[in-house]
Amino acid sequence: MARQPTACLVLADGTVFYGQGFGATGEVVAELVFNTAMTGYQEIMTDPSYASQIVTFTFPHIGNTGITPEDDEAPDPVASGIVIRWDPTEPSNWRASGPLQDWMQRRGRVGIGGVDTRRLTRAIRQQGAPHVVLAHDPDGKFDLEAMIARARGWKGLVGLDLARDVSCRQSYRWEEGRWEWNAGFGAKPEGKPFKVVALDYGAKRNILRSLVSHGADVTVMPATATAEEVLAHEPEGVFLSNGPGDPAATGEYAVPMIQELLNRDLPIFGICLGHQMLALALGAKTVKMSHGHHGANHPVRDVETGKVEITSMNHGFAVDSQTLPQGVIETHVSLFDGSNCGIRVDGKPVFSVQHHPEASPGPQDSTYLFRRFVDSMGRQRS
Ligand SMILES: NC(=O)CC[C@H](N)C(=O)O
Repeated sequence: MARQPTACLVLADGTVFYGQGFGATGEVVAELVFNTAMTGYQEIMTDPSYASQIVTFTFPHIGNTGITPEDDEAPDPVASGIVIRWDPTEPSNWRASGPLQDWMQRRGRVGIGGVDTRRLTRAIRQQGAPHVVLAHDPDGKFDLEAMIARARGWKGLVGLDLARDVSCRQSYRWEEGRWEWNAGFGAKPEGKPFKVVALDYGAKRNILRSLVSHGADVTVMPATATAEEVLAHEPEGVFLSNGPGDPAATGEYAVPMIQELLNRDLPIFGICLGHQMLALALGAKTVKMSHGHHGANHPVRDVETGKVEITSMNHGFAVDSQTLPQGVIETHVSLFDGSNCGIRVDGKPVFSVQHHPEASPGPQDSTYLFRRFVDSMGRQRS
């Protein structure tokens, strides 16, 4: 006998998907995206870049590795909710401390299982990431008209500044990450670690860990830190983190701050939102993509070496390569759609990428970018 639905997902065009609720009860409005990664649902849900988004996992077995506190990319899940094919799979992993659904319930995140995620993914591809409302009610009572109206009334991510909200409130020193861990990727830098200020627009922990493991001494600073405050730390390099929302909405604080830093001869490295904001600071423009890139198998070509790297991706905005000013060179492109995936400033130690060299989850083909950042600080030091 069919089970009575206890959750429902309503798209702004009026399409309704019923299923079984898990995690917290209640209702959320968000942008709906799909992620094709086969592992790493916990890292994805705790990636602060997913604020105000609900993630549909195309991989059907979600829950099989349970929840492992060490795998959090931020203290709490940030994605507003998740959509999965089946009920959450029972955890079977020696590292797990408990099941996915208990954690989601404790942390106030809504889930729906039993959804035809192939059909839903096709709808996302056709419509572009839709605005949706997801509701979980154990009594199965849903006011569909009100839900559709709420989805239609939501303004969406364009123009929305979320980086400030998810950023740390105060500066702190990041301690985790072993220098030796990465020995296979290159020689340990000589001398003491490089002083790096990492601006936190919603930074994933594995980025901070990767910086440390490549030889950086990392001070994390809030998104609204001024150039003066950053320079007061006498950094040898500045890192611009990933983060949620529209990069153009950070035009009041992050973009002008980065422009001030660009007047110095300071190595700068940006990832994802950091990449987009650096491009804006250099005079380029960003655009909203149709359904974005979210997965752990996205091929990217390094334009300068011709090498292809398989990357982890999570973005819904992109740098418009047509708008890159003179002196800013496109270094990487997506082999899925040709969109921009990297830039560097000619003659300056300043570069950034759209994809995620820290993986978590995903392949580690792009780890060399951390080395590149450290090497540029090494050249500056000598
Ligand atoms: N992972 C990120 O940093 C995402 C950047 C930006 N919020 C986007 O969706 O494109």
